[in-house]
Amino acid sequence: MSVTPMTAARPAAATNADGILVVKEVTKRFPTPDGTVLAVDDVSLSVRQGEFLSVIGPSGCGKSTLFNVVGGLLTEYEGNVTVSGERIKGPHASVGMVFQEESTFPWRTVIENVAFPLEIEGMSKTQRHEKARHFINMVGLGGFENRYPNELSGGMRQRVSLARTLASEPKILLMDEPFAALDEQTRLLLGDKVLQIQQELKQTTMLITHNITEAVQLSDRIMVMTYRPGKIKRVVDIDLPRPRTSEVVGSDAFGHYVAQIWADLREEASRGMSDDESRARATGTRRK
Ligand SMILES: Nc1ncnc2c1ncn2[C@@H]1O[C@H](COP(=O)(O)OP(=O)(O)OP(=O)(O)O)[C@@H](O)[C@H]1O
Repeated sequence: MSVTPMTAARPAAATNADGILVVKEVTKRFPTPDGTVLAVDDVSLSVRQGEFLSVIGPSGCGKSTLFNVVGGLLTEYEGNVTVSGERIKGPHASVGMVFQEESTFPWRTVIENVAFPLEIEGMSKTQRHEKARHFINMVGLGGFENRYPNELSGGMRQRVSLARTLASEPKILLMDEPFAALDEQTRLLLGDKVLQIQQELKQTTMLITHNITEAVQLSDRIMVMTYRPGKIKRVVDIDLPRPRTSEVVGSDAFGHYVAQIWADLREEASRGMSDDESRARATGTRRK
């Protein structure tokens, strides 16, 4: 397949004047018995309307902390997060979240799961089921409306969660490693589904991941974070043509992006690993 040439990675900045989601100078510290942990350090980024931005970084770099701040689950932080100019001070209808962990309601059928946010809004049963069916079809689960989550595979259950979040029509779709528990093939194929949905809805999305393939497959831009404290190390524009499918994974340009991002991540992940080893040694010494 033909691909446009790669653009150079830009150094640590991910802001645009025209962002719908704007994260400005966000710092998050956690007090612990061993002192304060600086989890996220002065991170600024903005996501344009319809853009797919991924945040990638090694374990412990503060990705989930950033996810929780943007989603309004952590409210004590320095800096500012706004969606369409409105400050995020807690869980907010404009930000729809999809989590790594299973989050379907086991006692509700697929359609009742997906229609749940619409039920909370007070929509009539006929209307909410009609709308839920639309999103169920969009994630490729047409025909499974009356099944219960325990009758579905893990990948299907994650699609139910995605449909439920999309049904509430959030301005920002925020996903934290939604396919981390799935095998690589299912993950790539679900990536295709996400690409199709992105094409159809032009949904503004921020994905938190540590999977390079997934990030390159799906994103318009990737923000690479440093190992503790989590700062922006680099921002890479992914100039692969859209509409995309998982076939893009076999292209030369894809391989170049993966290599480029791995070079950055490797450095950070190695720092993380040495840090873990020295902490384990220190703990071992104290125990002797
Ligand atoms: N509630 C908390 N109290 C104290 N420290 C915390 C808390 N939450 C996170 N941290 C610390 O902040 C740092 C960043 O954690 P975070 O979970 O955001 O990283 P992550 O990049 O999502 O890691 P992973 O990929 O392993 O989930 C880590 O050092 C973690 O131990």
